[in-house]
Amino acid sequence: MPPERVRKVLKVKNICKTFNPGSINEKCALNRVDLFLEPGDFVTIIGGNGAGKSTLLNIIAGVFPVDRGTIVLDGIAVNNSREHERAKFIGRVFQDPMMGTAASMTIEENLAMALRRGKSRGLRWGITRQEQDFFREHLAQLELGLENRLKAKVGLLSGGQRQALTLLMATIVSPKLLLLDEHSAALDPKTASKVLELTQKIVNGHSLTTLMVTHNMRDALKYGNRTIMMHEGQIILDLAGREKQNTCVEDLLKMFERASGDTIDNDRMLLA
Ligand SMILES: Nc1ncnc2c1ncn2[C@@H]1O[C@H](COP(=O)(O)OP(=O)(O)OP(=O)(O)O)[C@@H](O)[C@H]1O
Repeated sequence: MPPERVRKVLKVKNICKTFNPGSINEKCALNRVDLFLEPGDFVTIIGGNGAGKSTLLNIIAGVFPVDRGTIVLDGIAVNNSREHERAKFIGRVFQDPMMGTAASMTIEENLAMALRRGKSRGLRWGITRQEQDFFREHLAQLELGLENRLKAKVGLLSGGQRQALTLLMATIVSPKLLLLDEHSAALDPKTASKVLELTQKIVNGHSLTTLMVTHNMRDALKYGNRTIMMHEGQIILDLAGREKQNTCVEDLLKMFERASGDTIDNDRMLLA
């Protein structure tokens, strides 16, 4: 199939977003950004502080309206749909392990909420035996022993366990698009790498179309089939397939300097 005929899960076209326009704090966070994702694309996003990475995810999720441009999700223009409407189709995991789960609820209640996202049947109907078996099966894949702790309050879990659970909740009903915003950045290195391995297993296992922001260049190259680099609100590099596989961190740094005319002033981005 010629490339232009391949169905796109996400089409972000000519997007502009300026915060606080006309004020002293005016900031152009996204400047004519185009991004097209095919089904199953796992795209890592890298860039220095303030490059526009989170803003890109936020405008896709509907947190802020855009000033210009269009966002089409699975063939449907979503510019005018609100964040909660888009949440029926978009799974999100944030940096903070405290977000995305309800601490005072049990593991099974959190998963039941995720399973019923966008449906009218709430928790008041209780959780069936069948659902519990389904949850145990999915939790076992995390290899954290959580399948034996369905009745444990989520507030008792460690940051890594909580982030793994959030990941499971975001994907238990396959979303059309999964957005991961530095979801392993707040964890210790060993736990972070476990969460990233899990991410890869879940994303590949369900062929989920995914955008993952990371500050770690090595992780950006290791995971996914495509890496984009942002700088001052624009996508300045887009590596895919063999080109990505053959790129190392040093190459990426040189590419960044060539494309941006800038040097990297961000230590976190160099973490590898
Ligand atoms: N809600 C907001 N109101 C005002 N300015 C904002 C808002 N969100 C982001 N910005 C600004 O837009 C620019 C891009 O921010 P963004 O958070 O997208 O960058 P980022 O690439 O995710 O950076 P970081 O890696 O530091 O998280 C920054 O200058 C930021 O201060």
